[in-house]
Amino acid sequence: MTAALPIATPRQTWRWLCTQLRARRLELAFTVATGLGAAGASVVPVTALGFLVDLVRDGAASAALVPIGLVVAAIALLGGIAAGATTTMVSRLGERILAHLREQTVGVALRLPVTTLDRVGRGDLLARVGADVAAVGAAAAEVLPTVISALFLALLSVTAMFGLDWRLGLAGLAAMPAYLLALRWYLPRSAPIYAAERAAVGARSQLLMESLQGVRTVHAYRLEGRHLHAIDGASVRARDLSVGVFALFTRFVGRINRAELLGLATILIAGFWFVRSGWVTVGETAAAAVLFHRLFNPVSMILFTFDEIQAAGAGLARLVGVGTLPVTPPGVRPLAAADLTLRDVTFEYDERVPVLRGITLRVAPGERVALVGSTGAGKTTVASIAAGILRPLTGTATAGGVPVDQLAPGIVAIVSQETHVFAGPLIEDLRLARPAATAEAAEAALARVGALHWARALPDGLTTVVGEGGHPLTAAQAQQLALARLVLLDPAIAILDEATAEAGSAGARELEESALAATKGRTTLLVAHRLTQAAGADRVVVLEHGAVVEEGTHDGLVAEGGRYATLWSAWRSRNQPTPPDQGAGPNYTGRSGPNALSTGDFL
Ligand SMILES: Nc1ncnc2c1ncn2[C@@H]1O[C@H](COP(=O)(O)OP(=O)(O)OP(=O)(O)O)[C@@H](O)[C@H]1O
Repeated sequence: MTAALPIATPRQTWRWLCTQLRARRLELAFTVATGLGAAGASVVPVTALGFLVDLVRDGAASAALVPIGLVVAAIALLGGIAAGATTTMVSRLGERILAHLREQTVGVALRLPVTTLDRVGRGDLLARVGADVAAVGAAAAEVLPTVISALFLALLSVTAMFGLDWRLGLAGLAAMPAYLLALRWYLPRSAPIYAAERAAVGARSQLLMESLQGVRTVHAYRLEGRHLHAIDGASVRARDLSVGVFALFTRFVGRINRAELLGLATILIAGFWFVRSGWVTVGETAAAAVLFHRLFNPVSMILFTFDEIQAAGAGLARLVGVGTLPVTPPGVRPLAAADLTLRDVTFEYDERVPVLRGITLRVAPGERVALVGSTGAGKTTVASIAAGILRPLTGTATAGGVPVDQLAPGIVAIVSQETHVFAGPLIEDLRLARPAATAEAAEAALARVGALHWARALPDGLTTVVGEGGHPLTAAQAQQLALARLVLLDPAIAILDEATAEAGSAGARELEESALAATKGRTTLLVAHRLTQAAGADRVVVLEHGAVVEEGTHDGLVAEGGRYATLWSAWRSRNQPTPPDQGAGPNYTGRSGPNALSTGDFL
């Protein structure tokens, strides 16, 4: 069961937006100035029109009209330039703020503790940095410039109407209640339906993601039908909500049209009466009517883009919401001594289901300790806590007395079961561990783990593009690549939780040698998936049901005849020498795992 990612409240979203605008106040002031200039320039011709009507009505010579025409043309030209500048400025401002938001969201996502990510689900997060950023981006690039220009135009048009005559201004405002009523009807209905639509899209992404990630399991258990049914259901919900949004919007348009009719009719009827009473001229009334008619476009623009603004607002709240999640601050403390100690560590993924119960273990500097135990005993959890990826519920995980999650990067590194091959040249994949590493250093690291021969044999050698869409690597090769990264990073403490079983028996033996070479001289905690790994370690710790049940050297524990001795004899009888296989394992193009987000370096 996953909890939802938080959504920022309107107040939090506004505060965030205001902070962003304050940080760019010069740009904002310039944008407002050009916007007002453009709106003013487009109001002038209309008021000049009223003046022309009165001049013609009073029988002025046609030569008297020419200077007015020239002034109007010049102002229109300036207005055009100002309008273009405003559009560019607004969209640039919007894009910059959005770029900042995207970086902030991805930054937070990458620093989220693994447990948080597991809890909230990756699909929703992807929907936020994908669909929501797209919705906010479209609003910033297209809707926002239009709306800002429309707002300025509406403001200056109303001011100009009052400037012609306050009674005409008031007549124009008669439509205001109708507009407000339309908005009052629309907004409370649209906000939840837009939020529900975005949530439905997020839920559909989550389902698609889960089905694609677990595609092997889906095939294995023939769950295709059930998954398709669930995805169908989520798609239908998203579609129905989209149709509902459209139906609501159509009804809203009808209400806006009524408000426009009411406003124009009021100006014309009241204007007729005002002219007869001698309060205003025909020209002024004509100008007021044209000004009001010209408001149709900007007001409609503002109201009709409300849906997009609301969608963008909902998206913005979802993106800002990600920023409210607590992230793991990067550690900075140096290492005093390379010993690794877990003291009285307890842990649970789900409340009330204890996974680790008071684990205490110490790995001395340079010592190699193997963790063994049956499936689900808690080995990977111990390794993750030792690497600082998971935080103990109670108890401590320290290295040289410093909590492991407070150590500077590069001191503790973990090679996990789910090594990721990032798309790109193989050498760049290696350099993730040490970006400044020379080609020679990278080759030396590959040689140390016994991977140089196959890396050189790739179509383009070390520059071969590997990972998603690139040259496929076997599981064993991906693991060796991770071990070579470990060598390149050169951490004092190494945690190994590799999936040697995936590599076939010969491949597994080769990987064991690679791991031995990579961890030589380092304090090493090794999750032994094959007991030969334990046999080669300095010490063995046996874990069962989240507790340490035995501890000692391989020979000592075998001689004791306890739990480890039973595991060892069972392992021996299952793993009599077999003819060497190719050790190729399944094709491996990289799986995403929790390894993107860690305190200890994940290799
Ligand atoms: N992300 C998770 N969410 C909930 N429960 C989990 C999670 N990861 C592991 N567990 C549970 O915690 C317990 C210990 O798991 P862990 O992976 O640490 O065991 P393990 O000894 O490494 O097993 P294996 O040898 O199969 O890898 C298991 O019962 C497992 O189902």
